[in-house]
Amino acid sequence: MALLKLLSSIGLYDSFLIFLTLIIVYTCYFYYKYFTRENPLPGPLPLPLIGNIIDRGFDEFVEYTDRMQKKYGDMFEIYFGPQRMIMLSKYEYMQNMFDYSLDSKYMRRIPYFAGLDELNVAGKGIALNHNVNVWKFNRHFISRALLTPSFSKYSVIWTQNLVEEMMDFWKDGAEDDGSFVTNIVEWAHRFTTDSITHFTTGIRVHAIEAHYNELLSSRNKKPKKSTNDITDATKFFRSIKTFVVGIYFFIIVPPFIRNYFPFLSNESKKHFQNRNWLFSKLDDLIKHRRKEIEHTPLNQPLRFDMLTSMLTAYTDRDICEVKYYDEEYTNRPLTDEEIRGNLWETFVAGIDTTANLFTFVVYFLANYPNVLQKLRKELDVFFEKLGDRRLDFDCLSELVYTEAILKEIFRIYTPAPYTARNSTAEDIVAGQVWPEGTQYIINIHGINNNEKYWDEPEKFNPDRWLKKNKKSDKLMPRVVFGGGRRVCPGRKLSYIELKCMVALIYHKLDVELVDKNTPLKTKFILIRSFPELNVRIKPRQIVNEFFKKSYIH
Ligand code: HEM
Repeated sequence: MALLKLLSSIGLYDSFLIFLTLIIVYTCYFYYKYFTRENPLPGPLPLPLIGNIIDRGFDEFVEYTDRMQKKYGDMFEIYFGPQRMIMLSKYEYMQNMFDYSLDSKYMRRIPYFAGLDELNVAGKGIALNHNVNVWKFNRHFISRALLTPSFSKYSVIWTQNLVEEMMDFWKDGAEDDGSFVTNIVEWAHRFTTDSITHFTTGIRVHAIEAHYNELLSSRNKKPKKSTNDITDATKFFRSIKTFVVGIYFFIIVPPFIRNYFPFLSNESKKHFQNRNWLFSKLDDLIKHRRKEIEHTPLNQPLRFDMLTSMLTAYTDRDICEVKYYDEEYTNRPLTDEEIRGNLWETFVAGIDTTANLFTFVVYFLANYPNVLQKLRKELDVFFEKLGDRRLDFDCLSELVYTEAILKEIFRIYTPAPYTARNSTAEDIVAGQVWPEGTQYIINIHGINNNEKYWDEPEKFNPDRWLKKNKKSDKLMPRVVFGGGRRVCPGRKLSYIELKCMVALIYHKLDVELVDKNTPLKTKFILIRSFPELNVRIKPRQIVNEFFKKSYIH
């Protein structure tokens, strides 16, 4: 009553009544649609407008869907705002969604979201592109840049240099006892930022070096001198992170709430400003490279990176010898806006995923000394055989146990626990007919931890990957990077980066958790990550009969 009196005294009584009526009408409409929906599935009851996003534990999304899977089974539904999502945790239910045919009914990942349009990312790039034709066009340019054998070979050489550079910074920042205490999450993300920006644009951001400078200065130490330009490195690095949060925010928060709730409308503004800054940086980069190409004499070869490949496509300077499977989509050069979309796309998809997986490796190796010991055994033999030679693509395949560890962490704790498909035609899934436009979430984490496919799925056991001919062997690699036409184009690069990082770092260094009781607690914003993981890095103490010496100093 007091509220009504107050509203009346300030002349808002009528508006309040209209607002209330609208909410009631919408609520009735929402629940009418909900209780008469086709193929009702078990799942938590959604609220109008916001769906299940304020359910207890929703923000710990992986734990939430784990609980829901236990409660409701391998197929249930949840609501993101008003959008119904069918969650599939059984491989057989989603097998045909990973179909390689171009006529597949599952070429679209998500539908059109007005929020993504507002952010000017709808219909751009590939991962969140709802427009299948535009996706086909863009995907070609990204795949041919990331999946060629020459790119894989080059990426091993370059990644090794980058790991060594990062280890040098750690060495330089070490205390008198030789140890360096730091948050490994930050370094891993800086590492993949430098790596992906280099592979996609040919230009380094120097995010690692900027972090080294900031960290040493904060510890009253003098960083070593360098000629690299690191002015905007940290801002650029943070801008990509904020951009990812912005995408998530604009997808899950409905426009009405986003625009009219004061705190949230400020959040929207922050994301618009960040997007403008990031896009202008990318536009400068594209223009600069375009000029460089124009000024490069015709008889001089152009360097191969994704940006150069996209800028020259269907021009006289086309550096790509691979022809597209469907010319209909590629008979013209890309516009700068399309190129920009493909660039931010690759940053967003390629930085956090690999970086987070590496931090999970650090966590698991610190908690499983027997696995670490076995890894070291493999690395010692491997590097002794390698001698003075550098790592190359072929020799990485000898790291069988290293790969088993990576696969097991991908299985038990993947950074990309879900992917999605939005059907473009009616289809039968799990024995029921579903209309066009049904939104599915493929619960990669759920499938990889489902006891139907795995013995003791909760057990961290890299050895399971050394046994041959198991049904699950084929299953995991397919689901962890998705499948079909929309499979992850960065999967090869990711394995290369991870193998190089694990091999080089764990051969030379001990990496311990500062707090040995750190819980395995992660956050989920599109992907899964540790907010922070503090470690003590020091030269490896060889407890081997023959080499009782410290390795690196
Ligand atoms: C730990 C490493 C990574 C994991 C676990 C991962 C996982 C995934 C998954 C599950 C998908 C969805 C696939 C599907 O729906 O079928 C995906 C898509 C994608 N990934 Fe990755 N990824 C990783 C690394 C990378 C890297 C390093 C890059 C770039 C260099 C990258 C670029 C992309 C892109 C552009 C897409 C969208 C593909 C499309 O829609 O056509 N990813 N990734």
